[in-house]
Amino acid sequence: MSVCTLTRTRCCCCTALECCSTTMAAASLSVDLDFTRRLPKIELHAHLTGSISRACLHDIWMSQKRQQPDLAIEDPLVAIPSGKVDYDVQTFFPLFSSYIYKLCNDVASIEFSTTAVLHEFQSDGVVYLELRTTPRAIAEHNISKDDYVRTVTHLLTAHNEDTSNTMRVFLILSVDRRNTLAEADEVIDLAIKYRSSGVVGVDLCGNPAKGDVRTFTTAFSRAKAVGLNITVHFAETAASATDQELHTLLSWQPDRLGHVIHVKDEFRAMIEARNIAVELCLSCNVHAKLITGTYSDHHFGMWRHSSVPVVLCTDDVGVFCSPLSAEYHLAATNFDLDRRQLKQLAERAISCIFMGSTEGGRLRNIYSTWEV
Ligand SMILES: CNc1ncnc2c1ncn2[C@@H]1O[C@H](COP(=O)(O)O)[C@@H](O)[C@H]1O
Repeated sequence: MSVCTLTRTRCCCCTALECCSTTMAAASLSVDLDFTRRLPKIELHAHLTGSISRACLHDIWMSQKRQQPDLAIEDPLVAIPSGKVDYDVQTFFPLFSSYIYKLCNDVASIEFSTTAVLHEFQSDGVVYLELRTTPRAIAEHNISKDDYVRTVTHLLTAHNEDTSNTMRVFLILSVDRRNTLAEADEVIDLAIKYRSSGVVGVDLCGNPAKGDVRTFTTAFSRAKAVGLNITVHFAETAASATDQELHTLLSWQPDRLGHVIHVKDEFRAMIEARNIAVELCLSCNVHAKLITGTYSDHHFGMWRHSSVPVVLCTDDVGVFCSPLSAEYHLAATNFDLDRRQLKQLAERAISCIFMGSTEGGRLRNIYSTWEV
């Protein structure tokens, strides 16, 4: 093994200079959207309902309108105008509770939208997806939370069993901050029940202005005790970043943290000491004004120099309209990353997946043969 004088990196696969010059030539090629689409990507923080495109919501609306001409729900293309992405904490959460959940409220619309979401992630070059969703009971259609989870897991299993698909997908069940402890326990029970059908972990999400996370400590402790993986929305707003809240969330021993915006040095140090992976969502944080400033001010710039794995994610591509390939492109242009660095960023996410060794092996194979 020798040290290349150009990059001062070690080459382990061939004659030092040749290897480095090839790598450098590839790295110096510009990063464009064609490259970031082709790049195999791992998506670990995507909310199912937030990932439904406007076009898909419109198709659902059209189909419902045909069946019920007096349908009292506005056309999604009017309710969520094309190009509108400036949803902030006040307007974002009601979009689901007051609108999208009313539209996607039967088995047909859940199946149609979930299938479309899987197709869109795969078409964008995602090779491994952990989709998350909050179990939802829909009384008017006689759908229980169990029915909802079963419906989604069936679709995911069918997707994974189709060998023509290049992406594998697994499910994380979300507890909403507005839930009671009994409701959170129900989510954990469902995660346990559907583990053999592809549920790999549990999440805490929802409006960061609501709820007291201490309510859920016993539920998440139970999830941990049975070996479910845990990811939580962490310090998304100043209100959800009190010392008490962050200590409570860390006491659940989460495997990954989402957003991680308002963290003091003390918490940064704890996250690094425990090597907890961070799921960062550039466009969501900029459009929703969860950060001050723009892309180049995003805390990705800080975390990427830390020791913890950093995973770029979309959060809600249906709302913020930036697919994962666009997020990689934004990272490249705002933080001056070349092709080789983007590949390393994408590949590092393998160490953070909840599905474990079989998938890890498949993903390592994909990256080992993929040339920048
Ligand atoms: C801005 N970032 C975010 N922060 C917190 N929670 C979020 C979120 N984005 C989405 N959700 C949560 O995911 C639900 C929609 O998907 P599912 O119905 O679960 O598939 C939203 O109602 C919200 O609770």
